[in-house]
Amino acid sequence: MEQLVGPNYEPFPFQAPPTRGPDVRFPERTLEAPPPGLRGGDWLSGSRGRLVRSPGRVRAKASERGSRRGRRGDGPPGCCLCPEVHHGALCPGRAGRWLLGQVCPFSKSPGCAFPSKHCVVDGALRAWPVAFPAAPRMVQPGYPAHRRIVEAFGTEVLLENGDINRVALGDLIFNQPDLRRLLNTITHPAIGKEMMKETFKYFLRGYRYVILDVPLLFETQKLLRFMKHTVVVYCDRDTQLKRLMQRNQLKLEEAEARIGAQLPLKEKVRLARHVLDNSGEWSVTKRQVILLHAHLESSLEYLPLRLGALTGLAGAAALLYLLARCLLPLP
Ligand SMILES: CC(C)(COP(=O)(O)OP(=O)(O)OC[C@H]1O[C@@H](n2cnc3c(N)ncnc32)[C@H](O)[C@@H]1O)[C@@H](O)C(=O)NCCC(=O)NCCS
Ligand SMILES: Nc1ncnc2c1ncn2[C@@H]1O[C@H](COP(=O)(O)OP(=O)(O)OP(=O)(O)O)[C@@H](O)[C@H]1O
Repeated sequence: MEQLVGPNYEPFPFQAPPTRGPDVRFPERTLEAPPPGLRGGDWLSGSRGRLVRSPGRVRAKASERGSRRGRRGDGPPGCCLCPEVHHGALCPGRAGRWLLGQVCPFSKSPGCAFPSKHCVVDGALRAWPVAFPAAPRMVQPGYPAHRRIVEAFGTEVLLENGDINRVALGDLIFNQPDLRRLLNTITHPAIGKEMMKETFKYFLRGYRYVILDVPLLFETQKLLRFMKHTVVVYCDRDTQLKRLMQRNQLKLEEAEARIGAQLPLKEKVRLARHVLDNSGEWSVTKRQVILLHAHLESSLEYLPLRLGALTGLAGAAALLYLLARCLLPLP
């Protein structure tokens, strides 16, 4: 296997394991069931609604939990994104939002996998956030980006029901760099804005970090300066090609064109702060995710921003109070 090294690469394992939750040194031991006294539902986050951080802290509303995870406390926890139970298996194609606090983008090449999407953490991680995939939503009918895509590429890139014909648009943009750039100029501002909005919402709700799924993070560099941690999900090229061809039903050339539309993965590995190697079994990836999560959860990097925001808020409130006292007549 290729060696994952680079100037910014921080090898696993990270720091000391957290004092609560699963033992990150032996994650397998805690995957099967929550510890005594904890019910399945307490371990997982939902794709909508509030996310569960840990027992006794932020809990999802019971109604939200029930609607997505099946019966609560029923043996092992359900998948974080659907009511089924996955023991390290895949949760195909479902994605939701990620918990937030400090921004931590994931970048990966096509087919390398964004672990949350597949519930790598199924029940082992209590605070693992859920990815926020802004892109597919932003190109749905009714959104400005959809209208601009039709203006730029014509109605040939539409299906009968008005949705974007992904195959047709993909054929165009992955074979013609100019058209790809055109599409990027249409979609990226809208996607970026939506991501920032979501991030801010979670910041206000007190989450410690946010994970953004940004395929072109290093290529565009636009978001990099806001990011404290960058994570690349890696897999070797053969596996990547195989998975992508299988998932999208692509021919070899088509898959290669998609991979070629981004920076080489080795280059991304060099630029990233953390690397998750997903070349092998899910269980191996899962272990890495748990370690990374433990590292981020125990970090205090979110504090300065949080304290700054609180100080600003307190200052503004004091100013308002003083103004009100000066301007309003005393009783
Ligand atoms: C171009 C579209 C129709 C292709 O759809 P399709 O189902 O064939 O492929 P899929 O979405 O699974 O993407 C395959 C791979 O290509 C990558 N990719 C998608 N768009 C781009 C792009 N503009 N540049 C480089 N890579 C891209 C994806 O990250 C993914 O890894 C679709 O990706 C799309 O609607 N893109 C526009 C939204 C967008 O800009 N997405 C985010 C890229 S940053
Ligand atoms: N460790 C793994 N073991 C088996 N299959 C995997 C593994 N990781 C990913 N896959 C499969 O590879 C395919 C690509 O994964 P996924 O869709 O998560 O990639 P991605 O990089 O998020 O995709 P995108 O191209 O949309 O950016 C999926 O079909 C997934 O099931």
